[in-house]
Amino acid sequence: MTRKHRKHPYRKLPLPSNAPFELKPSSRKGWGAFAKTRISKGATILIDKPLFIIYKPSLKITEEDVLMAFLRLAPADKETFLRIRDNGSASFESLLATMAQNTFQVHTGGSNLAAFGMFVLLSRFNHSCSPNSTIPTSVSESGRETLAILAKRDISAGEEITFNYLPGFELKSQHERHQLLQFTCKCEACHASSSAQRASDMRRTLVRGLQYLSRGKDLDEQTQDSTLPFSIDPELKKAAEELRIPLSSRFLIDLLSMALLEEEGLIDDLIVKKIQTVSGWFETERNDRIAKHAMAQATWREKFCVAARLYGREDAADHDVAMELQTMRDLALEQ
Ligand SMILES: C[S@@+](CC[C@H](N)C(=O)[O-])C[C@H]1O[C@@H](n2cnc3c(N)ncnc32)[C@H](O)[C@@H]1O
Repeated sequence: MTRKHRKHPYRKLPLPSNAPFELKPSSRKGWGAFAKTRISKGATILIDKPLFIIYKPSLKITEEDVLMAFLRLAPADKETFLRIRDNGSASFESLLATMAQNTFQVHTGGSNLAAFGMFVLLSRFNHSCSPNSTIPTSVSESGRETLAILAKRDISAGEEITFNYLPGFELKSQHERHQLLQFTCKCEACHASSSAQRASDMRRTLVRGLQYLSRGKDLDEQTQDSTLPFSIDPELKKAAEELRIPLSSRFLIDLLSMALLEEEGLIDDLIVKKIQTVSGWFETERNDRIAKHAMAQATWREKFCVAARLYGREDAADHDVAMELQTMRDLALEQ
């Protein structure tokens, strides 16, 4: 560690006493947060409160709004704010730029008011397209303005801790992701050789297509017109959009997605729970047995290979499952 790094203002940022991470320079990404010890999957990494909140849509926040919020801070919080650097290097050129780079949307007291909090510690974590931590979410016990991140998988001591800055964009290609991020991502997933990168883009595009079949809509929650990023038979596309894909196909589609997502390091508990639920829907006894046997396998690829025996098989629950999914979709649309 150089003298410059030892004296860096981030060294004085107040970390929680039990923080399982430290702040350090991160190769080609300014500074970042690194695990000090092994962090188990599901463990809380950080619960962070905002220094201040500005109750406005982000595009309407002005330099003066940030100045007023800054002036109202206690002296120690003012010092903390002034320690933040633009990607670990120089001071930000304006208060507004500091706000823009260190803010997260928060939900306040059941109101629909747009509100943005200035989170000094959460904003020290870098982005990854294969993150090992969850995106920051409200912690209800300690107030909805408080955000927390948890380990998505076991994290080794020394490993950089990252989350996804733009939720829901993992299934886009590297080019699309970089355009949305507005910086050239240097995460491990994007740093791979060009052939590995092409394979990764292909897997992510394939999962996006498979998810379209399973959910009947794309990442933006819309049905696609003819400009699909993957080729789908029009009849099949219509069946997907009407949620009429038979249960055995639905199960195989989800398992294949999981096998591909596993390769990309993108499995999370939510999708695991979803497929566990789907596996319990079979009513035809033989199908149910195959689904259970598939789910008992160790890897998602093995689960898919066993479940392949369900290919083309009808199930007694097909009609009811389609009805139930359509009702759930209609209820969600009404809200
Ligand atoms: C909120 S800051 C993250 C912490 C920052 N690295 C620091 O030193 O304070 C966001 C900025 O970090 C950099 N950054 C974050 N993730 C990155 C990544 N995966 N690749 C390259 N730069 C990244 C970008 O410059 C981005 O605008």
